[in-house]
Amino acid sequence: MGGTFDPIHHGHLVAASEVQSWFDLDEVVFVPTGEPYQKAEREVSTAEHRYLMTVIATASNPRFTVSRVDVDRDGPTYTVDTLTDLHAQHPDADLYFITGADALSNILTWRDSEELFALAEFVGCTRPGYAMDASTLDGMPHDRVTIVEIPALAISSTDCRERTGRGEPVWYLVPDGVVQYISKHGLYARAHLDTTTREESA
Ligand SMILES: Nc1ncnc2c1ncn2[C@@H]1O[C@H](COP(=O)(O)OP(=O)(O)OP(=O)(O)O)[C@@H](O)[C@H]1O
Ligand SMILES: O=C(O)c1ccc[n+]([C@@H]2O[C@H](COP(=O)([O-])O)[C@@H](O)[C@H]2O)c1
Repeated sequence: MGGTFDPIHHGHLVAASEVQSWFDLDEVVFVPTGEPYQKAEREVSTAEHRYLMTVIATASNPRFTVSRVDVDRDGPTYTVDTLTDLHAQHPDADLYFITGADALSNILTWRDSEELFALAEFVGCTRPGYAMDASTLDGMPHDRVTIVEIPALAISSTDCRERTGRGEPVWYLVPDGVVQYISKHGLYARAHLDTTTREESA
């Protein structure tokens, strides 16, 4: 499962757990992005902070691991590189790439999108606020994409950052260790101010 994970939240973890169970996967590898170029218009926490929060959030699940392939690669993060690197590390594994409905609907804009479906099967998880129907899959090879309905959790990293910036709690939206990590490192203290500034100047 690739993501910016700024911060990782229970929506990510439930999606990963459901897909692991649905396909009886041996392992779910969380891959924090190095440089999420499609989020370049906003400030993103350092890759090390996002990587460490992902490690903390996944530590208790024996089937969850975290990969540094995207964090350690220079330049913008492209999933074609992620999957190529993971394939090199696990040459005998069948790879599944887990996404939410919003990310899935953008896949045809991703670099070398025509190659992606040969490298992995894509799993699109339902997500509150993002409709997904047969037309979402237009242009994708239908035998390489599966939609999985997961328990709806209307949680986003954006909302977690903005709540923290306003001094509101994120307990139970993110794992306890991630709440403590955010507090210890003072992450997102300005997130609300940044949003307000953007809205005012729009
Ligand atoms: N609540 C959720 N339910 C299902 N899938 C989710 C949920 N939140 C995120 N995802 C999926 O997890 C992957 C990584 O998401 P990402 O790290 O960008 O989180 P986000 O909450 O969408 O972040 P942001 O609000 O900063 O854009 C994406 O494929 C996204 O669609
Ligand atoms: O390959 C691309 O061009 C591409 C463009 C945008 C997003 N992605 C990947 O999609 C995953 C979710 O990204 P995001 O930005 O929604 O956190 C993550 O693994 C990204 O690297 C990949």
